[in-house]
Amino acid sequence: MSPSKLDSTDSFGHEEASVSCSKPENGCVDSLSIFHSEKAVEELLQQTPVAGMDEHLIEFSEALRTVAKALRRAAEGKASAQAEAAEWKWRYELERTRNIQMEQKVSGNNNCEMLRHWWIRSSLDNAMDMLRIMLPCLFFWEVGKEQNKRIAEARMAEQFSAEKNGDLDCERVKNSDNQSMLQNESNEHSETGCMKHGIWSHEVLRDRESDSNSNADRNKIMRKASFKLSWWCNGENGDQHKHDIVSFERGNITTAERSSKQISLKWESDPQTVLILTKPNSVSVRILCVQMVRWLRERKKLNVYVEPRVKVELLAESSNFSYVQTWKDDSEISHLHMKVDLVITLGGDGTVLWAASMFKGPVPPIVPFSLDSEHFKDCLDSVLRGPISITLRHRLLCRVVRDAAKNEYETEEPFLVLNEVTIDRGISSYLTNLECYCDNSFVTCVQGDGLILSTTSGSTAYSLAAGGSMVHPQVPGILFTPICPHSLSFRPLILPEHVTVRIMVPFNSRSPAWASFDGKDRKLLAAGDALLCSMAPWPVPTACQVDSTNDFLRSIHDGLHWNLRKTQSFDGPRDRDL
Ligand SMILES: NC(=O)c1ccc[n+]([C@@H]2O[C@H](COP(=O)([O-])OP(=O)(O)OC[C@H]3O[C@@H](n4cnc5c(N)ncnc54)[C@H](O)[C@@H]3O)[C@@H](O)[C@H]2O)c1
Ligand SMILES: Nc1ncnc2c1ncn2[C@@H]1O[C@H](COP(=O)(O)OP(=O)(O)OP(=O)(O)O)[C@@H](O)[C@H]1O
Repeated sequence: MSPSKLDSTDSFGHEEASVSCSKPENGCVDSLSIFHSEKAVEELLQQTPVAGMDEHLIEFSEALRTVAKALRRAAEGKASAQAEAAEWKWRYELERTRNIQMEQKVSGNNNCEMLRHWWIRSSLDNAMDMLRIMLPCLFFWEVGKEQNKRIAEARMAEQFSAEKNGDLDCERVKNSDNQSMLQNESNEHSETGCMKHGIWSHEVLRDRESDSNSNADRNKIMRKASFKLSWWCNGENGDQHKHDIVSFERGNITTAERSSKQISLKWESDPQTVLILTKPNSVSVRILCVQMVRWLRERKKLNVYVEPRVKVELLAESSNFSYVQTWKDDSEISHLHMKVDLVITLGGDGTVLWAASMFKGPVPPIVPFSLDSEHFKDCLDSVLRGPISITLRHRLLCRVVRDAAKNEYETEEPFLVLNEVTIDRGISSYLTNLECYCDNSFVTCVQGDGLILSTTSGSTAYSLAAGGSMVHPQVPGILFTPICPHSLSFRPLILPEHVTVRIMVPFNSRSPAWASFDGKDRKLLAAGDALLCSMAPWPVPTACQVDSTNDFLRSIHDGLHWNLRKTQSFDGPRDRDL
């Protein structure tokens, strides 16, 4: 029988049996053969072998479903066991950290030391046992043996409670150990464990926890949800970038340090080379410079560097100054930080800014001298002897990114500013239109004369004049201060130190903007251009007269006459008269 094909119905259900059949060798259509073909197909469909095959297939697919179900259950068991193992591992690490901390705190006491070592070792053993128990658990869960799982859980619970008892025992040992310490502090702590001023002390919190032997208290400790604090900088999430000021102890968050403390500089070897930078065109500065160079060389036997302009001035004064060193070009300036131990500035704030701008990377300690410095010898003596208090003044790293060269990030030299970067309207009479982003979050659109991104050191300069707050120079942060904003609600902001601020001139801006860096080096920002600003890794260490706080307060009182007001007279109405 020759093969034939039966066409199906159309979309309206009308039968349209277009029949194509094989042609017999003589070329005529054989209607009888069509009939036979249909019959053959029908017969084929009714044949028992096909029905039999279907049954096999159903059986096979059911078997497959059972296998898949078993596999899924095993995978779920495994995942849950793994999660629990991770939880145990984490608890174990937490215990270990606590043990190490405890060990450090009571290292003076030998008896307790031995007990503690024993306890630490047994805790570690317990933890290892727990892990050992976890492995069979994994296996049991995988094969779905419910009974074995329950046994394993019971063993773990037993182990945990044993470990917990060990913990409390040790806490009790530690508690007795700490008794004398607490007694010493008894003047400060009241019966309820409060400090004199009602603030809980760290020790009291810990001792109260360990003191609580009642079941209720113990349960309270057990029930407290545990958590972990970790964070990182600029996309790094490795442990090495974790901040170290927040500690986690039994669910309590405590901070040890919040910003840099007063920093002290102690020379480990004697300073050899000094760079003196001076304000130009000042007679008093020139006189002071001559005296200082002579004293540093003749009395202190130091190498002295000055700017080429100053060397010319010194040589004009006397040919004896030929020992003074200088540089010929910018490439030599870039190596100065490797030669110079100390920078002395003779001038005002502008001269310190000038000094900082010479160092595009690390900056040696700067000793700023004002012009009225009669006692420079005493002062320099104590600086050269050390130790000295210094303020680490943070700088901002600013990059201009051109729209035309979006993908060439490094095309323009970055700027380091000690005070601020200002983006303003320049000579244009139109409002600036600046789109501001902080780490890719939209901040606002500045419409006004411009915007100042300032360091905290620069907070007393241009930013202050524009309405920004005065901030202690050791507070890390970026001040975001608008200049004459055309909006009554635009208040200045202070952003955290770790952010990157992006200021963009939008394409619909009527005019370009201008960026200036510490009041110098103006750069045009055309539509589409942006300025990126973040905290620089190289601060400017400046020597303090007393310490950073005293110097800051003195500078705002003396330099800016902050809150200067005639003292109210004593006579007049009093509270008791009311
Ligand atoms: N309207 C303003 O207040 C205004 C305008 C432009 C520039 N400035 C500031 O001037 C700085 C450049 O200083 P310069 O000496 O090269 O220029 P400059 O010679 O024009 O002096 C500017 C003044 O700002 C003072 N100053 C600079 N930095 C300071 C600081 N951190 N704290 C307190 N006062 C400070 C200086 O002592 C000087 O009196 C810029 O970084 C900017 O902060 C301020
Ligand atoms: N070594 C230098 N070379 C070139 N320019 C300098 C140098 N030192 C300072 N300047 C510039 O001289 C200007 C004035 O400097 P500075 O602020 O120290 O003096 P001042 O205005 O008398 O001080 P202040 O206003 O703080 O009392 C600033 O613009 C600064 O950039």
